[in-house]
Amino acid sequence: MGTAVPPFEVLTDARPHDNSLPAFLVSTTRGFLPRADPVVTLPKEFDALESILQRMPVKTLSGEPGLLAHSKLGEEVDNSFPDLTDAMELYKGNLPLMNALYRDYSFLASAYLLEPCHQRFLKGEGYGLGRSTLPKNISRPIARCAELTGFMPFMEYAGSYALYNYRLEDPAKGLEYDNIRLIRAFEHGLDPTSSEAGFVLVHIDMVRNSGPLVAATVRCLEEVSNASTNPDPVEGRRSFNEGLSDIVTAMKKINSVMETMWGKSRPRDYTSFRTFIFGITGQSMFPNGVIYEGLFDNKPMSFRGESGANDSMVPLMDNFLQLPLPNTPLTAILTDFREYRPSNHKTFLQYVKSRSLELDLKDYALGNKVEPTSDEEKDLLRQTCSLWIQVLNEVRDFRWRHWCFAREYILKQTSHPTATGGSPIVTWLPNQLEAVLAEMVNVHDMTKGKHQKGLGTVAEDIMEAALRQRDTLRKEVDKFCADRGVAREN
Ligand code: HEM
Repeated sequence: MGTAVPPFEVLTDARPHDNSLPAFLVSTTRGFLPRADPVVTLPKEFDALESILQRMPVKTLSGEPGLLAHSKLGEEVDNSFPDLTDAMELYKGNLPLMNALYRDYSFLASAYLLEPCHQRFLKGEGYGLGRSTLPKNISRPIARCAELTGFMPFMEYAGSYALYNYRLEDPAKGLEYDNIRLIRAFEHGLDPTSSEAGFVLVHIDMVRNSGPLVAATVRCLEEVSNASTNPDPVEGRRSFNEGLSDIVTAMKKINSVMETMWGKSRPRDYTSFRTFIFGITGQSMFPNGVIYEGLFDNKPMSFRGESGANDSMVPLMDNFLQLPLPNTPLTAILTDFREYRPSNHKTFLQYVKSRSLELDLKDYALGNKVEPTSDEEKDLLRQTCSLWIQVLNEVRDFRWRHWCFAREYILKQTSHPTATGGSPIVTWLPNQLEAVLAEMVNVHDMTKGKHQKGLGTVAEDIMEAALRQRDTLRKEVDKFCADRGVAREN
């Protein structure tokens, strides 16, 4: 007998003023964004941290060149930056503040480790080696606040670089794109019109729309959960279809915001600010890992770098849809990425995966279990199958645009073979995109024959375009593999 999946509470009130709760808890209002806008101002004990971070970016807020422009950060950290770990104990019950400290120390750690690589990159050389030891005035405090907040002691996407790194220029205007600014940056990101700012802010702008996606997913799980006891199965399916339709609408909105990346962050600029968001795992800059001075028995550590791969929206869809992924080393990387996120996001994603399987949600959706008894039920089931393909299509749309980003911002700009998160740049994104396309074909083949009139023009048009896209993708990947001498499966 399998054990029942433990329930998961998705907040309907994000409780923004409760500092005893972690900064990140999934809600139907804020989705995967932190419960409240990130803490910007640090207590006075951390003035030295605030000062070095303000003076750090290549271009500071005033427009003057900062420590990274002159390659002076390492010197200052080594000679005069204090160890503030003990001051953290004064505030450790305030978890959003601990999250802000985690963000800030992870910016300092990455800048310190990768500063030499940035200098070589500017000279047109390869990245060479990064610093291989994190001194104890950074290693101790980052490890402590990472422990208190549940993150890896290295920069992460949600807890640091992207989702905990914005402030509202005018609090009254709220989370409108033009009203958000970065709190921390490496290169030119304090200027909201820069490519570094645009890159991060578009991620935030997309996740700002994740509340309805979370709400609709939870609704669908609930509808299927009630289906077996529902005295009116027709009404149950109608309601399930409404939930699926809400998922499609939410994903369309998120994808349309993703499209704004082209205008907000220029492909040519990406490789220059991304030097600072590389990780340790799989990177030539850290062949022997990084020693966190005084910690982990002084053994070299390895963590993945910041990456949108640690965003929770697409994994939510993968888990809900029970997307089959091939058993390849590339998929193993995807699984590893799913460790790098707020604990509550991890638990929620696991919950959705287990609950979808436990409820046989896909079988219910595609009508694999019970035959419809009335024409009305048949019609609603046909709608479900079409909507299922439409949801898959939004995941395809996201991953296809993503492949286009990788092609234009990375493959055409640099020969460095590994992305910031440590995945191989040519083959990794196509591994998942191919899996989505295969599932679309599979679902279409499985369902279309069951319905006299097929699945309707929306689904048929989607399938036609998807198959064309699969051909294009294969040709492009084959070409990049041949140009770079990379095997297709790794
Ligand atoms: C210029 C824009 C972007 C570039 C160049 C880019 C680059 C990449 C790369 C290279 C990867 C591979 C993983 C790794 O880092 O090792 C990745 C994965 C990923 N990124 Fe992005 N990214 C961009 C924008 C975005 C945006 C706006 C989002 C929105 C949340 C996002 C979400 C993701 C996701 C979900 C994955 C995993 C894909 C999958 O599961 O198939 N990315 N990104």
